[in-house]
Amino acid sequence: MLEIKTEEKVREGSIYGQITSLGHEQLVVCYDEPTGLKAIIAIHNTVLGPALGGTRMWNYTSEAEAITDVLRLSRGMTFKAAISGLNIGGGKAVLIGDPKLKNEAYLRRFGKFINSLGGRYITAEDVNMKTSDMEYIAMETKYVTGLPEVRGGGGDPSPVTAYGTYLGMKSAAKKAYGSDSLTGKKIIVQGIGQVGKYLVEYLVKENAHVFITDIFEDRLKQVSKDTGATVVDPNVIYDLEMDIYAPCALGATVNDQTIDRLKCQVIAGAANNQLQDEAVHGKMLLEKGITYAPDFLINAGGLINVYAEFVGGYNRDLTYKHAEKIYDICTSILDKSEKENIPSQQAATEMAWNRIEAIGKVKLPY
Ligand SMILES: NC(=O)C1=CN([C@@H]2O[C@H](COP(=O)(O)OP(=O)(O)OC[C@H]3O[C@@H](n4cnc5c(N)ncnc54)[C@H](O)[C@@H]3O)[C@@H](O)[C@H]2O)C=CC1
Ligand SMILES: O=C(O)CCC(=O)C(=O)O
Repeated sequence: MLEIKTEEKVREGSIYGQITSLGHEQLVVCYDEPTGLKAIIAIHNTVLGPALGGTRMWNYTSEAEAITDVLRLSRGMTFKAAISGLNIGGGKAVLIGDPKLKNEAYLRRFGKFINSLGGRYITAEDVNMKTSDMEYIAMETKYVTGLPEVRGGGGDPSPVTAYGTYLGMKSAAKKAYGSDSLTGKKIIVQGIGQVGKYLVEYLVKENAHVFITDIFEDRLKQVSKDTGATVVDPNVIYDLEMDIYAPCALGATVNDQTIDRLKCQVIAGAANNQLQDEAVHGKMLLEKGITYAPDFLINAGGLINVYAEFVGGYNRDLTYKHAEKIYDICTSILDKSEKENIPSQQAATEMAWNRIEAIGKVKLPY
């Protein structure tokens, strides 16, 4: 019998305590001395299929921080795949260290570790990983997606992620304002990396009043020059008068410290794991009347893209068509949240889990 694990806080201390608190199947710790590779792969749930999810490279301050991140990220992938109607499970990998450590040998060694899992985990891009990195990984394993189109892949998944996030934001705006038009709305995009910069383009095109922030000044200058968006300091963004907050950097920015300060009516962005604690902060947003577009639902475009590549016969138009469904799914989740007076993240998780349970039964042996 499958059981949904909703405990959001990763139990610290024992490894089994941590992986069982969120319902994971497997946690793989990889090390290679010559290249300095330190990788952790988390496989959350494979009821719907092998675990697919990107690799994040980050200079984590501790091993515990990296483990918590990979556990939370991989769990989100399970729900993302399920709610998007994909036949894959949830997994994710993190590489511990300065992204400058990456080179051909390092990435190929990582590819070998992925290969050793025999297809239980399939990788793709996440923060600080690019299509060119996937090409090195692909030299050692076929369990990799997000390859360039010239190599038969689906290319960078970020534009599709941005498209889905944009549609999810429109759906949330419709719930909050009665219209999905973003024209004239004050929108702050936090993090203008691979996804954020494409999201800004959609918003500017719709004549929203777009503010951008990042920790990289050069990036800010460039995106501001290209799109006309207004640059704001990362430290003041939670206090700004705004309509929509779009977290597109790292997770956990919606927390005890920020919710009280936020003056927006809508939160809709691409970052994974935006709520520091799903149960606590989901409820706080509900009580404050902020419409929250569940992260794993509206940022599923990238997963939809790499899934199409994984299945084979990648077709960009069909992939965008699939990502378009995010608008309607988001609307139905926000309606369910309102009707049942439950946080939207909870409504989305329940919907995703229902599919996993139902298909899990279909897959039982005859
Ligand atoms: N790339 C994709 O297709 C997908 C990405 N995501 C999530 O979306 C988020 C962004 O992903 P990418 O754009 O690919 O990553 P990225 O690494 O290209 O961009 C992240 C940006 O956030 C900035 N940043 C980091 N900390 C910040 C802070 N405290 N304040 C302001 N800016 C900060 C970075 O400088 C960088 O420009 C991540 O949480 C990722 O997991 C989710 C689904 C798919
Ligand atoms: O978009 C990607 O790179 C793959 C999917 C993924 O890792 C994610 O949605 O977080």
